[in-house]
Order: sequence, then C-alpha cells, then structure tokens
Amino acid sequence: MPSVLITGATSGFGKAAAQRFAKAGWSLILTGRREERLKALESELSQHVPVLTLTLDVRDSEAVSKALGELPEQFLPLTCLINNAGLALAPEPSQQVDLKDWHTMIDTNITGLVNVTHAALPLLLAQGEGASILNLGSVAGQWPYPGGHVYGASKAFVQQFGYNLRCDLLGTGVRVTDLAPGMAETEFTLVRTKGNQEASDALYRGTTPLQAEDIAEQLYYLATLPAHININRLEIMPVRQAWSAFAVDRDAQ
Ligand SMILES: NC(=O)C1=CN([C@@H]2O[C@H](COP(=O)(O)OP(=O)(O)OC[C@H]3O[C@@H](n4cnc5c(N)ncnc54)[C@H](OP(=O)(O)O)[C@@H]3O)[C@@H](O)[C@H]2O)C=CC1
Ligand SMILES: O=CCS(=O)(=O)O
Repeated sequence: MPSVLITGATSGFGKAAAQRFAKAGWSLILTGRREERLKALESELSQHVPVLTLTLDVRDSEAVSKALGELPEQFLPLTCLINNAGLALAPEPSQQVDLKDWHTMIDTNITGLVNVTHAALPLLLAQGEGASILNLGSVAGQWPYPGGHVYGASKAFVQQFGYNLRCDLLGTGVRVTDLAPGMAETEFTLVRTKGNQEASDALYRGTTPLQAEDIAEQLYYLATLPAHININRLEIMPVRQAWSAFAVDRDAQ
C-alpha cells in the first residue's frame, strides 16, 4: 500500500489531499499544529485506510526529525511527500509590514519545508522509483504583485529548491514537482488577514476561485503518474484570474 505524508492537513489543500489519497487507498501520515482537527480527520479516514497523525510545527526541526525518524514500519517506505504547510501574512506594502510577519513566513514556508524534506528524504529514497516530493509553491513565486514581498519570495525559494533537489536526486527515481496554484478558496486569506472573515469573503466573492479539491486532484495526479515522468512545475489558475499590466507611476495631470 503506498503512503503519503501531508504537512498542513488540518485545512485547505492538505485536508482535501488527505481525503483524495484515502479514497484511492493510500496510507496517510497527516501533520499540522491543530490536534483536534487532525483527530477529527483521523476518525473520518481511518475507517478506510491506515492513518497516523503527528501534531507538530514544521518550524521545529528537532520535532520533525524525531517524528519522521520514528515512523511505524507500516507507513514505510514513503511513496509521496506533500510539502503543503505554509502561509502568507501581511497583505500590506513592505514599508508597513511588521518584521515578525516576514520571519514567520520565512520560518514556515522555507525553513519548515526544508526541515521536513531533509527528514523525509531517506524514507523516499528507500522507495526510489515512483516516489515523489510535491511542493506547494504559488503563482506568487513567479509573478510579482503588490503585497507579495516575502510570501512570493518564499515560494520562489520553493521552486528553485525543488529544481536543485531534482539535480541531486537524478538516478534515484525520486521525482520533485513545484505545484503553483493561483487564487484558491481555503483558510489562506483568513490567515493572511489575521482572522478578517469579511476580507476573506470579499476576495472570493463574485468570482470562481479554485477549490481545495481541485488542487487535491492535481496532487493525486502528480503522485500517480507513470514512474518515468517528472512534471517540474505545474502552474494552475482559475479561468477567471489572469495577469495584470505593469504598473506605472505618473505625474498628476
Ligand atoms: N489558497 C491559495 O490561494 C494558495 C495557497 N498556496 C499554498 O498552499 C499551501 C496550503 O495553503 P491553503 O490550504 O490554501 O491554506 P490553509 O490556511 O487552509 O492551510 C494551511 C495549512 O498549513 C498548516 N500550517 C501552517 N503553518 C504551519 C506550521 N508552522 N507547522 C505546521 N503546519 C502549519 C496549517 O495547519 P495548522 O494551522 O493546524 O498548523 C494548515 O493545515 C500553503 O503553502 C500556501 O502558501 C499556494 C497557492 C495558492
Ligand atoms: O499563493 C497564493 C495565491 S496568491 O494570493 O499569491 O495569488
């Protein structure tokens, strides 16, 4: 039975991915900080597949390496790692941002992802051919926009780290993909605005954003491609989202 480790399974893409992989009979290792949510998901999905929940913060490298170093045999070797835990904060311009918010994004989206990847690599190498690392990047890692600052830069790191990993993993059979979604309706904007439900609702109102299940379907597709195929980067937007023109600063007329 193949196994998948999903970080940030308590909400959004991670939770939908857990449900999608469970439907296909995969064993699940689910992580996040909110234990009650992990336990609720475990009781839902363990009726169908083996589920192991690990309550941890990806920023804590010791906790991550201890937990992944002690995985029960039943979940090994690891077939797929989904590096999904992450967040954006501070939608305001750089010159107004609280430095702590930049640090939190760097610590979570970069250091956390690196912590988990480092601990999981031996487990994926034990699988070799057909194993996958699926990293949640973002359109923000490729395309700049106002208020994107460190969030976009952290996702650019995710993309380049994945490409570089591919170089090192050549010959091992382990694949690496940067899955880069655009606007998707999850708790992402609620977190970004520090709990402003009205701002979150307003962002998604009157349009058709991606849903968590759309991304879960892509994750499952990537994880189950024939073993000789590696999709390096997969960028996905809703049809009702596109790029904007360059901004220009003009003198008052
Ligand atoms: N929604 C969108 O528009 C897009 C999102 N993304 C990326 O997709 C990923 C998932 O986002 P999405 O599902 O939308 O957002 P959600 O806020 O719905 O989910 C984020 C998940 O990350 C977990 N998480 C956050 N910080 C930590 C931490 N320090 N340690 C462990 N887990 C953590 C949360 O769990 P908990 O709080 O329980 O720890 C939660 O399960 C993120 O990396 C995001 O940047 C990319 C492109 C578009
Ligand atoms: O990564 C999330 C999508 S966006 O807010 O940067 O467009």
